[in-house]
Amino acid sequence: MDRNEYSDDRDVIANSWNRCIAWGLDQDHEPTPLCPEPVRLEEITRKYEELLSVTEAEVLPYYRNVLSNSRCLILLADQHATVLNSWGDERITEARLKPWFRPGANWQEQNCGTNAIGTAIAISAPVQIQRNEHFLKSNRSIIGSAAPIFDAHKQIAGVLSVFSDAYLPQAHTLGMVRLLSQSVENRLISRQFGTDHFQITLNTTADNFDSPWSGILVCDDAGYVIASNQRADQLLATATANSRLDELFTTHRNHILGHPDTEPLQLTTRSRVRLYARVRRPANVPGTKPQGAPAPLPTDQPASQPLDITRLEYGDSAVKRCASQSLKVLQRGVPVLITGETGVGKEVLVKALHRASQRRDQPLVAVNCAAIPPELVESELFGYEAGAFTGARAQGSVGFIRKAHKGILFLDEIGEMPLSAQSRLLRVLQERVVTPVGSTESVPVDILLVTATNRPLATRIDHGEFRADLYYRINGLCVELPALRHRADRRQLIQAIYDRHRDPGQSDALSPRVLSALENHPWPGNIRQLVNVLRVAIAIADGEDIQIWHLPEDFLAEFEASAVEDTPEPAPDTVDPANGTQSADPLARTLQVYHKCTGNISQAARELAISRNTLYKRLRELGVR
Ligand SMILES: Nc1ncnc2c1ncn2[C@@H]1O[C@H](COP(=O)(O)OP(=O)(O)OP(=O)(O)O)[C@@H](O)[C@H]1O
Repeated sequence: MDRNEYSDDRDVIANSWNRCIAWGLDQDHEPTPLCPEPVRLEEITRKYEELLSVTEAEVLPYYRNVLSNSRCLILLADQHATVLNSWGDERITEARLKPWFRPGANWQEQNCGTNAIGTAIAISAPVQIQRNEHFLKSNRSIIGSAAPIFDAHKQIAGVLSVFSDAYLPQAHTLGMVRLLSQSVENRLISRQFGTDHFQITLNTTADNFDSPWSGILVCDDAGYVIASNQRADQLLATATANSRLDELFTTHRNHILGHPDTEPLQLTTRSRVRLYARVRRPANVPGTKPQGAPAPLPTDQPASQPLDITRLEYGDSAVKRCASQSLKVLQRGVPVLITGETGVGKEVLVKALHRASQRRDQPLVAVNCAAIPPELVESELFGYEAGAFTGARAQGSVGFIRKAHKGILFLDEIGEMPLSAQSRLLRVLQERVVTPVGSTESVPVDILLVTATNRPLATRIDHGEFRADLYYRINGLCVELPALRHRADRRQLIQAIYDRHRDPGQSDALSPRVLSALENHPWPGNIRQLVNVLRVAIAIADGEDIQIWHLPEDFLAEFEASAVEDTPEPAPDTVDPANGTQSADPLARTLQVYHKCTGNISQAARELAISRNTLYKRLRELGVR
């Protein structure tokens, strides 16, 4: 069996049972979990420190966001099936089985028969084992899904598994555990090789590189693949290890390794499959080529990279103009002030500007002025001398402005900066020196400044809360990012964000009805709210394609509020066109109108002059939905 594909082939179970019989296991056998001595456990934990920390970083956010309402236990085991750690809800197991879900327990097939962890290791592939498929009777109350985590050399580094009660859809659980183990695998590879080697991320589209299902090739500077993930082998339909890039793609290796990391590169494999690649240079030698790296391609590129707006906009001319003008003036040292409602993507724009600027290899220091207590703003921004004030750290602090030296300083919510700090900032901008709190000495700084605000600064100036002279200093160029509801490309943006977050099994396009509801929403929280709504809907849909009723209630309510405001009251003498009468019973009338509108919720709600929420409730009562 191809180890990259999980199999629901029941041969997997039959073969495992045959192995158990060959080992002389008895179905009535009740093994002990074989907990190692505490010392040994400590050793194991130390040995697998990286695997443990990477897994925790990948698993815990997922657990909190998606699984916290489901009863399930996530286990990480080493390549010998010994549990290293577990997260989740122990209540899913019977008391007698609890020790099996704790660090130190061993799930090898030889010890406890057919089971998710042991069998996934035995067959080197993801597997799900249902209750009665367990060889030992004592395990037949368990349902487990497990997927091996492979290291960069395709050896098993560990196994992730999810044990759940019967209420979690099991196909979903297996998909989820595959996704998590793939994410851990990718992160391990990046950690191990990312600093010293080229990393090429491959996918079938140019906007999905961060997906765990991207292929990863780690290359040396001569273009040899020294490590890769399983997905890379799948996408390229070959074992990639030790191949040279020229053997894998029709493009010369120097062109691939010399490609700017801000732009996707289209590649064709030797088997004529078209893929997109993102090429990351070794992090250890920022912006320069490592020793022996391929000769740079002849290029007339300026020192700055082309602005990567592939993720900023999908055809909105206002956003495009904002981004390109900001980059031009920033490169010449002119401060940029970005305005726009909350959540429109001001910080995202700043990150793109930094990546595109000549200072991309220097720090981007982002400070949210509203998030720092007013009394600490000065010391946090300008730094302080050792012992400058009670509670200060003994060694002093350089402060955010000096941390941004040679790079870009982004002051978000600048309007919230206290007046005293405003005067100090003005001096930094005029004299290009910083004087730390408690010091008399000034330190020269070289920063490009970008500021942002979601509230008009003019009002604050009128109220004496913001210095007019500072306003003119920071406002070299003022650009406004449009609200989501005014963006011409919102349909494409919604689709792109959905695509980035969707479950692997979900259709890659939203249905026209859902898309239209999202497109017509007023979005007071802009893109931030859109991302949240989509993530909630994806979680609620639980692997199915998103339908209107998967959208969160508050979204529907907000949508309603705006829809009903715009809707004229229906004429009181409205009659049912089907039979010329209007039913007095609200439920019956709901049904009449719903059928008349051939199930179009928006139209029916408008006609009934009720909110879509109320319409859904009535339809549920009627058993229609
Ligand atoms: N073009 C985009 N594509 C995908 N996601 C985006 C885009 N722009 C913004 N986002 C997402 O929207 C959220 C808000 O973005 P961001 O923090 O940049 O907004 P902001 O305008 O700085 O907000 P605030 O004014 O509240 O600080 C983030 O989660 C970000 O990832």
